[in-house]
Amino acid sequence: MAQLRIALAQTNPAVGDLTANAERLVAWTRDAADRGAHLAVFTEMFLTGYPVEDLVLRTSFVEASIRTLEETAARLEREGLGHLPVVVGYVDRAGLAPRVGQPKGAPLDAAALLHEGRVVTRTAKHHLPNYGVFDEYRYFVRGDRLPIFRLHGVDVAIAVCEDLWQDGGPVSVVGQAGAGLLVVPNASPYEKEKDDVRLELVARRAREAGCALAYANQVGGQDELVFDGDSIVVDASGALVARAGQFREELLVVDLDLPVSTAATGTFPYDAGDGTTITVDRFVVSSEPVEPYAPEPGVIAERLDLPAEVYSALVLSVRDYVAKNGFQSVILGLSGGIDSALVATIASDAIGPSRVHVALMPSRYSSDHSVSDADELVRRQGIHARVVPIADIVTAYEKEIDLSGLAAENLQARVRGMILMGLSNEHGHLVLTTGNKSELATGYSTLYGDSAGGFAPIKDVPKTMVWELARWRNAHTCPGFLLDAERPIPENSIVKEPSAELRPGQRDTDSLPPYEVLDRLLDDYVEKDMGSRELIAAGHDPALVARVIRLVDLAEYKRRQYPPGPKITPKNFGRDRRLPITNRWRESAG
Ligand SMILES: Nc1ncnc2c1ncn2[C@@H]1O[C@H](COP(=O)(O)OP(=O)(O)OC[C@H]2O[C@@H]([n+]3cccc(C(=O)O)c3)[C@H](O)[C@@H]2O)[C@@H](O)[C@H]1O
Ligand SMILES: Nc1ncnc2c1ncn2[C@@H]1O[C@H](COP(=O)(O)OP(=O)(O)OP(=O)(O)O)[C@@H](O)[C@H]1O
Ligand SMILES: NC(=O)CC[C@H](N)C(=O)O
Repeated sequence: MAQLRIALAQTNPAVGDLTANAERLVAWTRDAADRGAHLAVFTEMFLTGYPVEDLVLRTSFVEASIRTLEETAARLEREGLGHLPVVVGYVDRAGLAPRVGQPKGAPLDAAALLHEGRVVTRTAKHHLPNYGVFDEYRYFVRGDRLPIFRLHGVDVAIAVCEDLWQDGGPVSVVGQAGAGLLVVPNASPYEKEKDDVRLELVARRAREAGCALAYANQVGGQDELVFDGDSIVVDASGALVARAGQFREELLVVDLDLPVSTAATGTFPYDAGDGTTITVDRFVVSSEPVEPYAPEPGVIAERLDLPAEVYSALVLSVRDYVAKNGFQSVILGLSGGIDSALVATIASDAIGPSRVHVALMPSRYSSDHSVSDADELVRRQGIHARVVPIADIVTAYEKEIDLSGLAAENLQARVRGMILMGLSNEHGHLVLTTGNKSELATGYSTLYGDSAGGFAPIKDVPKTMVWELARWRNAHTCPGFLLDAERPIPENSIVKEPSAELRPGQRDTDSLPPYEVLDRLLDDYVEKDMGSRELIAAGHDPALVARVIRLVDLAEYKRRQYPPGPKITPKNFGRDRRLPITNRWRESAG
């Protein structure tokens, strides 16, 4: 057996900022070298950020990625770090026949080994995910090579992210070819409880490959995705050796005892077990095992429980959206209700209360408690507040244009939206939109009113979970949250009955079923895609099924115009669920 110290760089790249990502790679490699690592592993497409979407269709972007890779290899050598092999993800292109619109070879979701100033080898993801939020058939062609390099006597193989999630392909070839360690750069987005799925998957694949497995995952927010980190190292039996924290950057350094290999080097084709062939390139970086040293025990970070995990995802997502898009501050309408209270608290935790602005915009129908509950939140959190009464503005509209019923009610929400956008234009705040997933599902929001804004932090959070998160946050905090306040959300905002307050005495339950009932039904219809017969068979009330399905189907146009926000469930409104707006299919008629 031989010892090997590996460092997994669980870091937060910025999509499109290749220079900054390369800079970060050098800094983290220096850290890994200082900690005595023999190999540093970065995440999938780390140099470009992930996902880059249609940027990958531009030749200029692909060329910049390849150039950055090569320059980074040279720079590591210049800075005295060339001795430490680095595995990193980037975008390359295939030397294949060109595809239409891609004159210089189709893009590859690639990973390379850098050592002594050179790009020693390049490989690419074999299995391309093309479901849920992923569209990789649109962007990439599959890789068909598996590098296995001998490092201090140990054979180390490289596969990329989805290659772990599918049977056959690189993992089965690693099993046949007999490597001592499989390293896997990943960009695996968060959804609730996915960490349990990953651990089970990584352990199973290690057993199948018959070797230890080191899984390095990206961390950080990128539009509607948030990456939770959760990098994992298991031994050949699948037993957990080390695990990084969630939602934070971390260099996970692990000492492993791995089998020494004497296999012949060279290029060999293998049956990938999925109807394809993968060519293995076996070569030697160094064959001498390292001098024996005292290993450090593997660190296994404590897991967050469900509300802590979801809340942390929302905080990181808001923090990164604000920072990566160059905002200094945010603004939202604070109504005294629970949705805006939770969004304000997430924002305070993400960027600090001194950068959070709220507008209290009472109308003629606002209850006394809506203002006092909003005031109380402002006092507890120390955020910036201003009061902009809207009654006179609404009256001025009504003088000029005759609106009644719903049209008049919606005017209030629209006036508020206009005020927020005006304050955003004037002061450069990002407008946070406060709708939750239950409202988005049923279309319970006013277009160009409370649905106006730039980023929607809780759009994937069902209303029942909104209350759960508020209660959780009043009782807990986490390292890294920037709000230091006892019970930041007024209890009254949590316990009072939800109301849009667009007309006297209005309650959400006038138009919607109780949220406990609604959310269970929405979960089955939206997330599980059950049809109406299945929903009724699952015990949902037939009349309610018909009514809610109709609401959901008719609100597609509203969701398409809703701002982006973080995905935390297996199926978000956004990339995960794409339905036609113009659509005559009705479940009940089916
Ligand atoms: N297929 C389609 N494609 C494109 N646009 C379409 C469309 N169908 C209607 N539209 C447009 O949408 C308009 C109707 O939508 P919209 O103006 O939003 O109005 P609407 O959906 O009729 O009313 C808003 C609903 O949201 C509730 N609300 C409002 C504010 C806050 C809250 C809360 O508690 O969170 C709830 C309110 O009580 C009401 O039930 C139509 O007048 C039409 O212009
Ligand atoms: N009086 C108000 N002052 C400021 N903003 C308001 C006011 N009323 C509504 N809003 C804004 O419009 C959004 C929609 O709120 P509304 O009260 O209609 O329903 P809600 O979905 O129950 O939200 P909340 O729980 O935040 O009240 C609020 O989250 C808030 O951002
Ligand atoms: N980037 C990828 O290939 C990610 C796909 C994978 N199934 C995941 O969610 O982790």
